[in-house]
Amino acid sequence: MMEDTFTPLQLQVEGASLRFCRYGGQVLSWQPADGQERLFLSDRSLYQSGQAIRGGVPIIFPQFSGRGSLPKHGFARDRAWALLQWDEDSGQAELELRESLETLQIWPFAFRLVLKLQLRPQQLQLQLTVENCDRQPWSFTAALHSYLAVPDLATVHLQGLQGRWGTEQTTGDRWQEMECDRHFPQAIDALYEAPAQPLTLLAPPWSALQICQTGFTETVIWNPGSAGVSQIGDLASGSEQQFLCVEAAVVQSPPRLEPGEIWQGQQVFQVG
Ligand SMILES: O=P(O)(O)OC[C@H]1O[C@H](O)[C@H](O)[C@@H](O)[C@@H]1O
Repeated sequence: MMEDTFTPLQLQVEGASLRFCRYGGQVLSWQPADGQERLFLSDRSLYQSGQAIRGGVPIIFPQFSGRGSLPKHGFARDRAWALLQWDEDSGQAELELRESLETLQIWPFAFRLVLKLQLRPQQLQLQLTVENCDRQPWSFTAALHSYLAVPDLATVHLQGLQGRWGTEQTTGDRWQEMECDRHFPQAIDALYEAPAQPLTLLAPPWSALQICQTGFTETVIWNPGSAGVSQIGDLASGSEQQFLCVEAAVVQSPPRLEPGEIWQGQQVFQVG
């Protein structure tokens, strides 16, 4: 069979499994060894060129959200990436995206992105490397826009944000997080300074999920709420109860890379 860029490819390690595809360099599914799916993937995703896949882990580059003149969230999430390495049984894969005639038309810089996936029985590591392959410096913003599946958002708590400064992206309001146990009774689109310690997602009856990040300086917490979902064509009504996006992001101080320089950021999920 001809491999299409949407064809899911798999990694398997001691009962854990992961599916990803070359389109968007996107992880679509992650089940640690307990077999519980930990990523949300919308059943309304279109799987069409030029459209982002809704769910899993979209890669946001070179522009986060509408913070610039590019299409929302840049272009990495709706391009075909190349497969550099795929070793199904060692749990490792590497995908690459480079500039193309199309990207140069809207963002005139040569670049190389490498996404490295490492699956372990209880853990998933995602590492993004950004390299400036141009003869001039450039800056970027980026994120690993992880859609974490939850059994019911109403019972979810997120721990580890206490003391961090947050900015509500829709209003620009800033506050210092006082709660050690954050609940999500309504829509949220908040950019937090990255916590020094891991975040813990408690979503009973599933076991706790620890979330760490390095390199990325912010964590974005996003859920559109029921009114927001009704505006998003590729999310079914009610699906806002089934996920919480916890995104490792670099937004407020865009890294500037000189020719040949690289930047790296990582997000790690650990069960139990
Ligand atoms: O609908 P999308 O283009 O995928 O964006 C989904 C969301 O991504 C991020 O979390 C942003 O902070 C939100 O403002 C945005 O709505």
